[in-house]
Amino acid sequence: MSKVTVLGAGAWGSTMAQVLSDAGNHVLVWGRNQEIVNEINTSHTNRKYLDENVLPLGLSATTNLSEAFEYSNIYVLAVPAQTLRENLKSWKPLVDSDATYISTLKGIEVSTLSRMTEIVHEEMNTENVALITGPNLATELILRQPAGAVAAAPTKILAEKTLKLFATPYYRVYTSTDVLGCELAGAIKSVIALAVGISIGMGFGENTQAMLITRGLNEVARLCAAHGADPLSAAGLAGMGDLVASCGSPLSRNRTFGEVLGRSGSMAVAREHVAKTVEGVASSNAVLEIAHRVGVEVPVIEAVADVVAGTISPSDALDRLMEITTRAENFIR
Ligand SMILES: NC(=O)c1ccc[n+]([C@@H]2O[C@H](COP(=O)([O-])OP(=O)(O)OC[C@H]3O[C@@H](n4cnc5c(N)ncnc54)[C@H](O)[C@@H]3O)[C@@H](O)[C@H]2O)c1
Ligand SMILES: O=P(O)(O)OC[C@H](O)CO
Repeated sequence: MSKVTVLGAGAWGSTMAQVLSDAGNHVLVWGRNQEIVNEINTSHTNRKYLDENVLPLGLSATTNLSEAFEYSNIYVLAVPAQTLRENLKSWKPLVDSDATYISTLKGIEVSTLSRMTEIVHEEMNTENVALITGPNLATELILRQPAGAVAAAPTKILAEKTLKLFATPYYRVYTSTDVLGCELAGAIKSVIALAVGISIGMGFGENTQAMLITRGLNEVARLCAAHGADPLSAAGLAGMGDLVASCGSPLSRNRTFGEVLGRSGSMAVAREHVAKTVEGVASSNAVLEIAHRVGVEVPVIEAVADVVAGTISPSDALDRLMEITTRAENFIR
């Protein structure tokens, strides 16, 4: 049993806090919104993000950063990817120098093309950084529906420590030392879920979705291989698992955003409809640039990045994808 601080009181921070609490840890959640923090402490709910679900009664929350960082030296990060660096900079004077950081984020920083664990390395000057990722929709996991995840860390010891922190009878956590592959897979699936959503919004069915998911998986594997990560991470929970969950579920915010975008053709309408963190929107162009840097073709990701940027319509993007000359269907090329 450990003491753990969860940083972020949105859908995922609150869900991770419940899992950690169910796993026997003492948990304090930090959030910046006083009303939400009060609600967690008094009625044990977070209605804005998690409807009427009742959180564990032992779970408490604070807006006070000093309290949050004094509480423990295990910090679970659950803020949006694009704010992580500025958050870490402002938290740095308060953190324990021996702290362990566990990222739960699925995005790429637009301004630097950094992965989330890279940002923690850079800003906090530590190697003690793990991540937990996989097919985990908050709205299902908060109901304690059975789910699996992968805890990835640079060392087996840290990956095992992360597994032990999170594992519960309903949350099966596997380990990996392929941080790069698992983290890239998590960021890319957000983009592929947008692509699938767009196709649904345009009125297409399962064949189109299956093609996008499978070719998207291929893009994950090729990007992993080109970066020296294990391409087989693409076939695990972080890759295929998360593609299945996010692309297959109307609960995915990325897929839902894509659906509205595909139907309306308007980013503004989609933003209004899904006013929560949609990592694939910010990250699509960053993932594309990462791919271009290593010379990997990623046509599905490129189509999404162009639609999000407004340089091509959803239907022209799909036409473009369908016109690409097909080749042998190798998993990694
Ligand atoms: N929701 C899920 O099902 C799920 C599952 C796995 C991973 N994730 C990942 O978790 C991360 C967070 O997503 P979420 O679902 O909790 O999003 P959310 O929109 O539900 O909540 C985001 C939280 O971050 C806070 N926030 C926004 N800007 C901030 C800032 N500048 N500084 C500090 N806090 C800020 C918000 O107030 C809110 O509490 C994302 O990277 C997402 O990919 C989400
Ligand atoms: O709602 P999404 O699209 O951010 O997906 C949530 C989780 O990442 C699914 O594993």
